[in-house]
Amino acid sequence: MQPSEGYQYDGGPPNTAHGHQIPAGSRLNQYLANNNRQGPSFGPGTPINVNAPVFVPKHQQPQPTPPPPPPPMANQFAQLSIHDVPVQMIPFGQISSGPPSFQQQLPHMSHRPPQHQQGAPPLSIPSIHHQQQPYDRYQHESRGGTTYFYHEPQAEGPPEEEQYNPQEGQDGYIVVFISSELKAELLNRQLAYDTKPDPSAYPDIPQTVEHYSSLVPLESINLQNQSHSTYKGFSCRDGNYYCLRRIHGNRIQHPGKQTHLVEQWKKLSHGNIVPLREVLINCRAFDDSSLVFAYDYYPLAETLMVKHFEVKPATFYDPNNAFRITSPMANSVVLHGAGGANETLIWSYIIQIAAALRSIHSSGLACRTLDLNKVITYGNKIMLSFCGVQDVIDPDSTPIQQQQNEDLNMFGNLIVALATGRANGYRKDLYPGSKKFIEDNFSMDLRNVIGFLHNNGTRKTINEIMPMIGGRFFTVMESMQSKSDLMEAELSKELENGRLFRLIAKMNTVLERVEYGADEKWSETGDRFMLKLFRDYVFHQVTDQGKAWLDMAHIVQCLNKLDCGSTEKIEMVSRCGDTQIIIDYATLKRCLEKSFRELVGNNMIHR
Ligand SMILES: Nc1ncnc2c1ncn2[C@@H]1O[C@H](COP(=O)(O)OP(=O)(O)OP(=O)(O)O)[C@@H](O)[C@H]1O
Repeated sequence: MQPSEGYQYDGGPPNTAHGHQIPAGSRLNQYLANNNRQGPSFGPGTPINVNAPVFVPKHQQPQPTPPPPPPPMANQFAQLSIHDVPVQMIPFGQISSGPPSFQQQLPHMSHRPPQHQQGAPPLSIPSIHHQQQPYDRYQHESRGGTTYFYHEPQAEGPPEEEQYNPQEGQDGYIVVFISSELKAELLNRQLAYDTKPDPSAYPDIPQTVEHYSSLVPLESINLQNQSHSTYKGFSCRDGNYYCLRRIHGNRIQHPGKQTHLVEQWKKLSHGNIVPLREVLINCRAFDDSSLVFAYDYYPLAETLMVKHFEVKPATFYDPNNAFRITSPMANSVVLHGAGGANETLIWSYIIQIAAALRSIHSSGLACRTLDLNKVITYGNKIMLSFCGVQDVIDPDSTPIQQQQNEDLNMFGNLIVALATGRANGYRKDLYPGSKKFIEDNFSMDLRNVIGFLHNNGTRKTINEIMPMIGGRFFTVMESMQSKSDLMEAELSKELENGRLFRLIAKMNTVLERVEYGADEKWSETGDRFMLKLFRDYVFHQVTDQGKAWLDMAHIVQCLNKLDCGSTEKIEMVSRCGDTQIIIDYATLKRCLEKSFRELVGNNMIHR
């Protein structure tokens, strides 16, 4: 028995059928003998709590009575957790048939650290089962310094109905992966980012516009009859996508005079305003002299017009190849009548648009175009789009206060349109009918807001609608806060995935490298040997019937413990079954770090 850095060979109970000895000349023995570093050790007198199903070589096991046939593998994988470990596990090397393929990916965890575990730091992926019962099925016994846990035979197996159903999110399970709705939304956005243009479908669209390339129209376009068009474009300067708003054939005669507000717009930063990044003047790429405004690109954003008034739900539509992506969240709005929005949603819009206007007005600017086509929805927030265009194409010398008043007027029109479900409900001839409809169907506060915004007789500022919004502000704020918390929670789940992925990547980088095949020091001794056994312990456990024992929870929990360097000990068995090693995760972590450092030290890293 040789002490070493945190792990030690334990020959098991001497003179019993389960005992093992390291062969005197074996490489492991050599390694352990050479490894005289100080560290925690435990000998025959020291009871060790081993949190693991104990491996016992098959040939040394008492022959069990033939078990009933196992349930199908998918069910086993879904249902098994560490609690359900069969009586004895067989070392990898002793099974004749290969393990079945590991096809199932579980979005649920079902593993819980046993109660006897001591000193282990809290795990970042929490435990699932709240029932104590499965643990109580274990018996434990200490022999020769090793605590063996075994399973008390159950009268009956788990009921058939206990099958895994990823959609149900049953009580007692934690969904570890990102929610399906959010995932669909993000994947669709990613698809929208990745859409590539078909040059043959759009021969009039240039391949590049200065440093922007891969232009994809964001709407159905007919370049001959349009005064403006909108594209997604990729900037090779920073690798980001932008929303390019082109004003056709608009030659800037007096750049200084016409573009003097651009810098102010570029500086404006507000969550409800799409940021303007750049303006290209007299751009020749489209065979004319165009004005091109580059804004941040929000994949699958859609205008209020599309969201509430148009039948088509798509936010990206290419009529030539019929490529269409629909945001799954786009249809979740409760429509009022034929179109428009309900009062709750309208208040949410009022608060967000008011916030945007407040920022614009306090910067000494005016929006100047505020209608259903210039407000986009993205997730659950809305943003004013294409700000600044009007100031360049049509500089206005009227006092800014007057321009800002006009913004408020347009804001009122927008609310009327949304409330009545008629995009032009604010028009003079339709207004009396719209007013009556709003009086009959909406609150006094909403009517007051519209009345205030449409009142041209007084000097007014956007701040004055705050008292009319009142407590609704808090409701919207709370809903945004919850959304932000939800996103953070989803993000942290993904962080977990990334962290565990890096760990697995490191392990696989280090283990069984072909180019070091001849170097026994690398592959079969010391740290790498420990890691190899650990890899089998984590991924290649088998049941005593020689079937692969698949439990995602076991895998994730082992990796978590490795990552945080838990002091908990596990028992690992070599594939041929003649070597048992008791080791703690902290030591395994050191083995991994050291091996990886050595590898990196000897090699160039390619990113
Ligand atoms: N920042 C942005 N990121 C992504 N998409 C955007 C952004 N701003 C606007 N869009 C999208 O670009 C399209 C613009 O459409 P379009 O050029 O027809 O302009 P419009 O203002 O909606 O219509 P109109 O021609 O009546 O002015 C809309 O689908 C809108 O959702």
